[in-house]
Amino acid sequence: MVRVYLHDVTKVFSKSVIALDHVELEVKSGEFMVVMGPSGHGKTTLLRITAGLEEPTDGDVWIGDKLVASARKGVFIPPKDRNVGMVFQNWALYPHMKVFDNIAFPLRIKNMPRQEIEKKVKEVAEVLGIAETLDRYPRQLSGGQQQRVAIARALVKEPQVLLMDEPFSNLDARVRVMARAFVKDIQRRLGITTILVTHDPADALTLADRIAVLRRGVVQQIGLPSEVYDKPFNIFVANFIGDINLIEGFIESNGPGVLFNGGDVKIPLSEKLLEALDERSSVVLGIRPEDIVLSREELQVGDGLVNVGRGVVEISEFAGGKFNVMVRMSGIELKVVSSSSFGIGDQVNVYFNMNKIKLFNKSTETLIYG
Ligand SMILES: Nc1ncnc2c1ncn2[C@@H]1O[C@H](COP(=O)(O)OP(=O)(O)OP(=O)(O)O)[C@@H](O)[C@H]1O
Repeated sequence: MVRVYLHDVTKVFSKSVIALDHVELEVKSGEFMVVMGPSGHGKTTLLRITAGLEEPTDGDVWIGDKLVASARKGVFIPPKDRNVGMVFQNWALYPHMKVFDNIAFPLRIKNMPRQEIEKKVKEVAEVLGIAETLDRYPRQLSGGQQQRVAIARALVKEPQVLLMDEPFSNLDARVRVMARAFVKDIQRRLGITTILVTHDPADALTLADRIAVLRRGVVQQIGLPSEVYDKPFNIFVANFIGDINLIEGFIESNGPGVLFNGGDVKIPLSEKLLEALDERSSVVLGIRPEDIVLSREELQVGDGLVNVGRGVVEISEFAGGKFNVMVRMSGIELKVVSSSSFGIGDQVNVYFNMNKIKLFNKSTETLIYG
């Protein structure tokens, strides 16, 4: 297997559209990299540049030890010579061709002998569990099966790199979960270097060895899923990778803590943390819904739990095994994921898990603690 390396890659479509801005991304050999970001922030462009469907305006693209694109050096290796398989967002199956012919298509282009094509198509169909569908047309398959055909077509020429553009977006929620598990399993078994792009944090958190987050063509952070979730580089990443409550406040060192809402709510901070912060500096505190505990009674605190005040339950929805609760505390609305249910109007104690809070600098929005 090979590594993929995008070095200082920029793609300018027009003066106002810089799709990729000095992107530095190394995908290690055999690694599953998930690139995530909102719609229109450069994900597809990154894949197309890697595949050779688009030329970078600047920077270099390496696949293994081969330089496949470099604007400055005038290098551009076309897609067919890059040994890359691509699964498109809409799967792009040929409706008038049977599954066998859809999968065989890339091999026919290569003029591979008929018998060899048959052997390879059957092999890959077996691996992907669609051997019994080879004689059908795409419209006669379920969404999950169609997706497997698209993956089979990308894998049949035994590429060194697999690129997937939002491969689950056409699947309903239940099939999606299975399709994710399937893709992860295939990627592990084949050990193929993979880049998958998505706007769905669940794809990223469940599939990725590492995640890269793009914002307006700029890489914000590259890290393990747990790093990106627990130590997001900035507010954008924190918000994009999962639900988070963000509360503006300022630091108070006299009886140290973070004051919110003009001082109505005070969250005590350790001395050690305060040393790193400027007195009265403005911060944004981030806490994920699962890191807040609500209780009608007083709890024995410990394990980093701190009582930050009392609140009133405004919404409590059953969400299968847990409850999504909205609580109002001195004018601050907090989203909470709770294991117990509450009634609307219930008065509750609100506890924050201080081991999980994040503090961001209000003006730069970057993480200062967490
Ligand atoms: N061929 C093109 N010509 C001009 N602008 C383009 C072209 N392709 C993409 N863009 C623009 O480049 C930016 C990045 O687009 P890109 O398709 O890479 O985003 P994306 O993150 O994949 O979005 P989505 O999730 O909606 O597919 C967008 O502003 C888009 O409109």
